[in-house]
Amino acid sequence: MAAQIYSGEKYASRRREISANLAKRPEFHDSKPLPFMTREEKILESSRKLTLISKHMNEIIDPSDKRELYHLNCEVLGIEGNPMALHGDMFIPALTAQASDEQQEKWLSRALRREIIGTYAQTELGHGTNLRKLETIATYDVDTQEFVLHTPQITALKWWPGNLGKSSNYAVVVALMIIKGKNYGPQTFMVPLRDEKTHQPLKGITIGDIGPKLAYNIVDNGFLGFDHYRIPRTNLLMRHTRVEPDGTFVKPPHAKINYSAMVHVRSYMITGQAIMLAYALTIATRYSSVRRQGQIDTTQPEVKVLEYQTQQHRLFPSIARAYAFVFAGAETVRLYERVLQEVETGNVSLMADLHALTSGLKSVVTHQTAQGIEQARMACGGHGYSQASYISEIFGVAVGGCTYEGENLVMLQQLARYLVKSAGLVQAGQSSKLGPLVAYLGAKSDSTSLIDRTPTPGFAEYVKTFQHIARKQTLKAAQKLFGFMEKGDTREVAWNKSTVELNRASRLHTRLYIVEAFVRRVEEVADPRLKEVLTDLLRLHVNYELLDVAAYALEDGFLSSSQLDYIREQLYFYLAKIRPNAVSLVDSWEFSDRELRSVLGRRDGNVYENLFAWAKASPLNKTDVLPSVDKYLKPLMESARASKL
Ligand SMILES: CCCCCCCCCCCCCCC/C=C/C(=O)SCCNC(=O)CCNC(=O)[C@H](O)C(C)(C)COP(=O)(O)OP(=O)(O)OC[C@H]1O[C@@H](n2cnc3c(N)ncnc32)[C@H](O)[C@@H]1OP(=O)(O)O
Ligand SMILES: Cc1cc2nc3c(=O)[nH]c(=O)nc-3n(C[C@H](O)[C@H](O)[C@H](O)COP(=O)(O)OP(=O)(O)OC[C@H]3O[C@@H](n4cnc5c(N)ncnc54)[C@H](O)[C@@H]3O)c2cc1C
Repeated sequence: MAAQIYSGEKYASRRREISANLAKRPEFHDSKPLPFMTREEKILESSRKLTLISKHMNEIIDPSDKRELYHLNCEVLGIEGNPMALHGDMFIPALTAQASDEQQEKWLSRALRREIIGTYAQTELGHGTNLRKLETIATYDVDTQEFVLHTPQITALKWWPGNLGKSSNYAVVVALMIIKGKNYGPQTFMVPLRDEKTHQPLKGITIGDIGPKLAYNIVDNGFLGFDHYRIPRTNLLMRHTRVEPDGTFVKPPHAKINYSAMVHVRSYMITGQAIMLAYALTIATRYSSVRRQGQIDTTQPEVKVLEYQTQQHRLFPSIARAYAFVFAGAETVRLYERVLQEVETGNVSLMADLHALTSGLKSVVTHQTAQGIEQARMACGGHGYSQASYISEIFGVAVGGCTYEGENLVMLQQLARYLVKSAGLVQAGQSSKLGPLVAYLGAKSDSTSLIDRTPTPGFAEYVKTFQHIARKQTLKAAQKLFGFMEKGDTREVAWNKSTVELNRASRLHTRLYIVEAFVRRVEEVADPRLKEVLTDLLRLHVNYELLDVAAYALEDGFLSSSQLDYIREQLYFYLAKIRPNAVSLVDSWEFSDRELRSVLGRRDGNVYENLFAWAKASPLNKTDVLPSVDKYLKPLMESARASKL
């Protein structure tokens, strides 16, 4: 099953080898539990391990393999980030996609060797979503052939970029490019921030950390201001865009080609989110198979809480989602790598499809992942609330994904733009022009669903029902938009009046895509035993997801209430059928205890012994009487007692 999750036996067994290798190297392990460390201690500890990784990487992984590097980072550094997180996640991808060969020779090779540390500085105090209104400016000075970076007011300060505050000495900075008074929109520049020897900020640079956050606190998200800071013309990233010495601007083959680092993260983060969801579910499912509380049959002993239907309903649909997301994530990574190659040859035709797909997936997957992790926390009762479970940290890190790389409700609208265009083609009788991702919009719907009406063993009837719902909502929302426009609203005003409905269409389209990705993967499985278990999980998934959106199919009679009853019964049937495999389904992700960092979710299942040992190790228990008691509480009690006398 691990080979299914990790897209092949080769990587699944490499993961095992890497974990086994690390198990024998205590210097790579956390020196104490992360929840007991201050932020400063965590950063120090992470830097120590990062240095070890850099030194010994070649002995443990093939450094050219992104997945092996990712696994090494998960095991050793963990999810709370590290001082070079953005270096790998965005700085290198930005240089790879946007720097010219000559620039790559100069900077990418140094970045890959870790001679320099970089980040991606785009968001500002006043603007994150609306990139066209960023306020940092890069004005071209023809005489000196330099760009002058400047922060004209406080809202123009770069704010949020990861590892900008303290760790990075370079950044790919996004700024509005002004040449001879003309604004050429957001462009990307390679900018030195700190002296390479002393690490002191360079003259004209104001820089620092933005302070503690909900989670992800090993990362020094930072602020950055420029005071008429000069960089050479050749620091504009020039793979696709160019500015000649005389200030002539050479347009790229696609207007949004500079957004590639964001598309990179959106493509990869689907897998990252699936893994964090699977972390939380591994912890909660294992714990639920140890925790005994209450009886189902009063003549029998107390049961494991995993026997309760409510507990299964709380956890198993999310287990199915984690599988669905990892399968969909593998597809987005493949598409991203393909688009990257095609763009190299000048073919930008798939950029819009990739942008639409990843915008929708990013939004739906992060939202459902956060929901699933929070349910996993509650499924652990009181112990879920303890940082010993580590689920609160996993939640805090994962939920950041709802905001970064484009706020979810904004990114759903990006997909909606694509859907509306497609609906326009359908309306104009040009369905043959629809791309493969939206071809279903042009198909004719049956009048009713055949779920429970025809003995089809596969998933075709479910897929058709999801297609019907997504098609209906897309065409309806587009019609609403067109209707407002026909009545005289500008497109922008009409758009704003229709966005709740448009975003609903985007979600339904994306949920259909996720179901289809799951079906595609299960159909490929050859081993009959694995196929059976995955088919059960997929059955659970389609029934749960369909119930969740059933209102759309009930309102036009596509599904009847008796069909809904059938779907519910199927759901309950598959909850019970999956129960014996539940622990194996989470164990199949093969997370080591080091990687999970959860006292509650350890493989040995010795929950109570482990919790007690953890509590005893708490720094507060080093002494029996705390200084705060000596200083305040004892005098308080003493004076209360004295006043009573
Ligand atoms: C290896 C194995 C496992 C790996 C696991 C990996 C784990 C993952 C790592 C996790 C990393 C965690 C670190 C995260 C750090 C976070 C970083 C950041 O947050 S960086 C900052 C991100 N910021 C944003 O995302 C800002 C969001 N805003 C935008 O993207 C844009 O402003 C906008 C797209 C919302 C709007 O842009 P605008 O220029 O105004 O365009 P329009 O809306 O007018 O659209 C015009 C037109 O362009 C199309 N478009 C837009 N973007 C793109 C694109 N990227 N590609 C292609 N086309 C694009 C848009 O659809 C419109 O098309 P049209 O045909 O006109 O409809
Ligand atoms: C953990 C974390 C890491 C980050 N790392 C980086 C980094 O490395 N580099 C970097 O540059 N940035 C980074 N960011 C910033 C991040 O990319 C932005 O915060 C994000 O893109 C959202 O933008 P915003 O903050 O401007 O939100 P806003 O746009 O101000 O959103 C506020 C609200 O307004 C709504 N809204 C905004 N515009 C519209 C619209 N057009 N239509 C409808 N509703 C709208 C949103 O839906 C939301 O509800 C990070 C953020 C976080 C949380």
